[in-house]
Amino acid sequence: RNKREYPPGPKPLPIIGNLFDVPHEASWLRYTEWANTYGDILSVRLLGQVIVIANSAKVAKDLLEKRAINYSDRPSIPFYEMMKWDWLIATTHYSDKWRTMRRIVDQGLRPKAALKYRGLQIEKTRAFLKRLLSHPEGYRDHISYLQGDIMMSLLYGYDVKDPNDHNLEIARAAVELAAQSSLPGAAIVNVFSLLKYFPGWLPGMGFKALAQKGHDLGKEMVRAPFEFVRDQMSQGIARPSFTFDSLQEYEDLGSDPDQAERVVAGVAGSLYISAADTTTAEISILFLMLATYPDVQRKAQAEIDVHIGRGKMPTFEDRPRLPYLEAICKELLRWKVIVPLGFARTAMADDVYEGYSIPKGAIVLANAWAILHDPVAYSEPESFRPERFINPDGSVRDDPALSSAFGIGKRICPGRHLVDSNVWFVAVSVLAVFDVRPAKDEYGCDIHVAPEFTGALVSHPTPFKCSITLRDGVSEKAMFD
Ligand code: HEM
Repeated sequence: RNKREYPPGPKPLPIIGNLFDVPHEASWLRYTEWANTYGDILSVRLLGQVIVIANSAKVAKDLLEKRAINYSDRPSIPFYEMMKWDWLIATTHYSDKWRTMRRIVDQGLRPKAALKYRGLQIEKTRAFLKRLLSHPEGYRDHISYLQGDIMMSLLYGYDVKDPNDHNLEIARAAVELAAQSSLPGAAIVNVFSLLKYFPGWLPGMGFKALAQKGHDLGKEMVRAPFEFVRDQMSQGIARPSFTFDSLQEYEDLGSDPDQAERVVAGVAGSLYISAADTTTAEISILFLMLATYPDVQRKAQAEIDVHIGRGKMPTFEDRPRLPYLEAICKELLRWKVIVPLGFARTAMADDVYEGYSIPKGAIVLANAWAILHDPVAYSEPESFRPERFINPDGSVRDDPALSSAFGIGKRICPGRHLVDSNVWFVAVSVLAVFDVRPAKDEYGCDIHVAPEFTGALVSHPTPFKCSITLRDGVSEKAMFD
């Protein structure tokens, strides 16, 4: 094959290709930089693997949406195969199995179905506010607990009792392990897949023990909360939940009577894995923004005071009256894209795009960071400016490119409607009752918050201190009533 047929990119070395050109962390920033030299579609090679990067909304759409039939598969990830997480939708090959899983998920999380989860979102978010009030310094733990609490309730009708709850602990450990598996220790087997056949006692084979741990954790996190629902159902006291509703609806999945249960249990576990870490990252970014953009905070609070009233607790009915807050939520998605390269796709057959060859098996990444930081579409893309989403008449500007934060085409994130209502409700609630500011040092001066991010699959802000206090004119009573 003539190498020059592939989309342009930095010159690869023999065998290792561009191994030294592509950074281990935050590679999306390098790909975005390279777009200036190579254009909206570029490619790199890593140990013989061709990786194609779509740096503009047009290229990403042309490939992943218009040619979805060729680009909806995921690459095999040896570490996940070793963990036997065959219930995880995000890594399932484009197949009938994936279509069945996706049908259940899309049905359970469609915007209309998501409406019925509002009650629990309100209840859990208000409990979160109380935890913030009593222990503001632990805000990061409270954010992560809130997401675990919401997802356990939504998926299983299960109320988390405390931060040491068994189901929550197991799920948290599984999520951490899933994140860890994109780091170098586990990634070695993803690069040299034959290593999985080497004995575990050899140096550098630590990933084998990690994969076994992942297998056990995954099995337990799928099993335990599902058993809870089965048990509640047999007693006739199960609460409506994603699992309960799906079991009722999909009793007939295949001829094997246990089939429906297995699929639904796996799908629910899958949703937990995909939801908790991502939404936690998004809400942490909200706090980062509030601590670093005091003017945005003041403007949003002024809007809330006028349309809801100072000291009153917001509800979902208030949403249409708060365009500035709506713009904040859009800008949060754009400003620090938390899954900057989406989840990898793979070409199922040889293809030609704009004269370039994309070979079967090539990995294709949509660089949502580059799309949402294009300085032509978003002036000063590094600045947090909700105003960019406000029309001159004060209404909120729709921006179709924004959905690239959730991926493109058939495998677009099915949780996006839930994220939308979750993040909005947390944002309006926090802004209504708290002031979030940088923490003070021993001399009473603001401790500078320097936004930094982790560089793995899901990009989180690194820990920073902030002060969270009740706003003037807001009483604790309003929050507890
Ligand atoms: C701010 C929060 C979130 C962000 C930014 C996000 C982003 C993404 C992205 C970029 C993808 C890859 C899509 C693609 O390949 O084109 C994805 C897939 C997925 N997301 Fe999310 N997500 C978030 C929250 C959630 C939530 C709350 C859920 C579940 C309730 C969820 C469930 C999933 C699932 C199941 C997939 C795999 C879909 C498939 O492969 O068919 N996500 N998400």
